[in-house]
Amino acid sequence: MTDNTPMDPDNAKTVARVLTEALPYIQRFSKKTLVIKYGGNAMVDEDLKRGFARDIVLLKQVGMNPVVVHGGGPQIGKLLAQLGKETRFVDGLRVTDRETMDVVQMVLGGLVNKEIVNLINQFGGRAVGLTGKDGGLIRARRLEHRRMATDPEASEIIDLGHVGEVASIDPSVVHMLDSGNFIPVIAPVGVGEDGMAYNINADLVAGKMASVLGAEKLILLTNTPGVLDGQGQLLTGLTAQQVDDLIADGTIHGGMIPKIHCALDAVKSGVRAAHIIDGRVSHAVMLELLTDKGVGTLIRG
Ligand SMILES: Nc1ncnc2c1ncn2[C@@H]1O[C@H](COP(=O)(O)OP(=O)(O)O)[C@@H](O)[C@H]1O
Ligand SMILES: CC(=O)N[C@@H](CCC(=O)OP(=O)(O)O)C(=O)O
Repeated sequence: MTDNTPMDPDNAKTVARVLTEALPYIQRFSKKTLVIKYGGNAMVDEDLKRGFARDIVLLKQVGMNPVVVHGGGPQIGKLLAQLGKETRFVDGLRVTDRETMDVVQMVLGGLVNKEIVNLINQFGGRAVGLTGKDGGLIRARRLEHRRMATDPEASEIIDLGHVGEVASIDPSVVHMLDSGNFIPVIAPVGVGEDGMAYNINADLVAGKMASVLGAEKLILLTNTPGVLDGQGQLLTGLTAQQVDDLIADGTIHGGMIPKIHCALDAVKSGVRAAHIIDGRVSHAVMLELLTDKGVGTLIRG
């Protein structure tokens, strides 16, 4: 409904400035592919989720090609706990036995994927949910995870069960959806040569997806203001060497390790920029893309 009460002149100036500020960004990113990873930790409340969905619809409406890859780690953890099943992480990756894999598929491919699809559609977008099985989108292989010890000779390969890495991506189904003006929403489940389902960290899927699609940007929404240093201060820009040092001294750990690796791999393979931003900030995607206020940590090629 239109509000006909006159706007305070200062407020009107701010609104006009913000709207015009968006123009060069809309022009720059028009027709460009933007891979946006929506982490489970950033899906904290209903308002935030609605704000996210609305931002995605807006980007599509002004001519960009958003591709959403989502996580759902905490949501998987919640159902596993309800089922009385323990879960364990190694370097940010969930150890996934057969039963856990079933739960991963139910939560990622079902609950979380359809919730995002539904929200986007409620705001007038046309989202279609996919797992890596649909249209042969994500081919996975079993991940051989090497846990590094201080002494490199002592590093060991750890069996994480049904945890996969991306072997290849066939983006045909994503291109088809884009051309029909649909918004792809992708759950990070891949299928192996053996026909088995693999649980892939969503950051890794988002990074590879951005590379294969030749995306302009990769945006990773999480639950911190970005990458923080040892004192908790935001690091606004990072190079590959700095990342190595921060991992070696333990400043970057846990779930931030796959995130930062996928951001680095994406920029090395041609994605113009990767951003790690705070998904708990309302409309974080829109603020990052359409205003002069870059937020979070930028990793550039
Ligand atoms: N240097 C760091 N800066 C910021 N966060 C870090 C850092 N090292 C580890 N983390 C952890 O990484 C988490 C984000 O990864 P993760 O929990 O996997 O989130 P998501 O569900 O968004 O993928 C943060 O909540 C934080 O606990
Ligand atoms: C292998 C592995 O750890 N897979 C993740 C997949 C979901 C995910 O990545 O979710 P977030 O982005 O919310 O962390 C998991 O089981 O939690």
